[in-house]
Amino acid sequence: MHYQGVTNYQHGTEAATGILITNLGTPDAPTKEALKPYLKEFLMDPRVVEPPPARWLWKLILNGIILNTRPAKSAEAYASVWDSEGPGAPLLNISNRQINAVAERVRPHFKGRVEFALGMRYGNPSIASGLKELQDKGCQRILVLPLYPQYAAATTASTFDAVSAELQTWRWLPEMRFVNKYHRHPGYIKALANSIREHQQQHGKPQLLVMSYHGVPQRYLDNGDPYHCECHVTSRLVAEELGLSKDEYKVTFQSLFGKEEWIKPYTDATMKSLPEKGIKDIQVICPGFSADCLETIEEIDEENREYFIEAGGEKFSYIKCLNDRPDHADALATLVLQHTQGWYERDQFDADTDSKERQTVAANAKAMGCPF
Ligand SMILES: C=CC1=C(C)c2cc3[nH]c(cc4nc(cc5[nH]c(cc1n2)c(C)c5CCC(=O)O)C(CCC(=O)O)=C4C)c(C)c3C=C
Ligand SMILES: [Fe+2]
Ligand SMILES: [Fe+2]
Repeated sequence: MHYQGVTNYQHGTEAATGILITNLGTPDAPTKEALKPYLKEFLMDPRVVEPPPARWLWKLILNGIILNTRPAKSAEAYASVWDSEGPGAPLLNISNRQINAVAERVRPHFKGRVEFALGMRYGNPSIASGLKELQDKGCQRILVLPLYPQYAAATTASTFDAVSAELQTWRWLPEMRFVNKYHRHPGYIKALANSIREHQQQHGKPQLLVMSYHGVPQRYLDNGDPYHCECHVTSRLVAEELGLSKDEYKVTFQSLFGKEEWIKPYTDATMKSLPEKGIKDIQVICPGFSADCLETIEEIDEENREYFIEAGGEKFSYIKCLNDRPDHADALATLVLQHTQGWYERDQFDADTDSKERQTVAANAKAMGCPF
């Protein structure tokens, strides 16, 4: 193994802090050619499709069936949302705006240098490229913030896997921190409640507020994944913040994949059954998605809207994700500052960042036989 070292290092350079903001990722283009490698990377991740009894069988099914049919279907869905949030994939555009908004808020609190990078778990820019970008900028401390408010092995742990896989190739490891979840963070809950209140000032109050989260297989919950409970905690806290009673909101799970049972109730089945129960005016929010993407814009606002209306529903409105709302950026900036405690105020005391000490080290380095 040849470990990658920091060969462009220069003594005397200030050590910076890096913030790697990550999300799931998106294909490079809304075409079946671009969808194939993206879906392959996604569906070969053992955290996403946890090994069924035989892995060779999954490979066969994936390469032989799924990757020959799904790319074209998914590409069509992506094409319908492409450019809806600026030129390109919505998730990528919004992620870039989120990073700028968070950086603007975090920077003034840092005495030393702080750098930001984006890393997508699948597709580009990758987590490896984001980490390298921070390393190139001299970051000796890195905080990883996956924009998944609720922890799931399929998302959060998979991000950790990708980070550690990259770091296993590095010689000089940075000091690392990792945000595990923020499903009950007061800033996040308040931003969700604000966005619902603002929506209702414009559109009125519905009979029911549906909070739809991405699902996971029931098997993962049975095996001890906390995701399901954290979705319910977020929903309860948002309802408390809004003063909603239990029958004024409902938690559902969307985006099923494959044939096995996923956590329930399903969003699509709920949409099809609400009207016959007399509930014909609903609002839907997706609190588990920090940015609008295919699964919200196309699946909720298009597909599930249609299910609801076709079943006799009268009023359906979709409440956008928190995206780059100022209160969301405030919440994420607070989260970053909470998780970088001892880092942002520390340059006064740290030999690596104290400017006088750095000059002394740089002046002595050559004499001591250091190539840097
Ligand atoms: C927010 C949390 C998410 C969890 C938990 C999650 C689990 C999960 N997802 C799949 C399969 C697919 N998901 C796809 C898209 C997608 N998933 C999330 C988030 C979570 N997934 C997002 C934000 C997106 C949208 C990305 C975008 O580009 O906009 C897709 C690809 C799209 C498609 O072809 O339909 C698949 C496939 C599984 C199997 C899983 C849990 C085990
Ligand atoms: Fe997903
Ligand atoms: Fe639970």
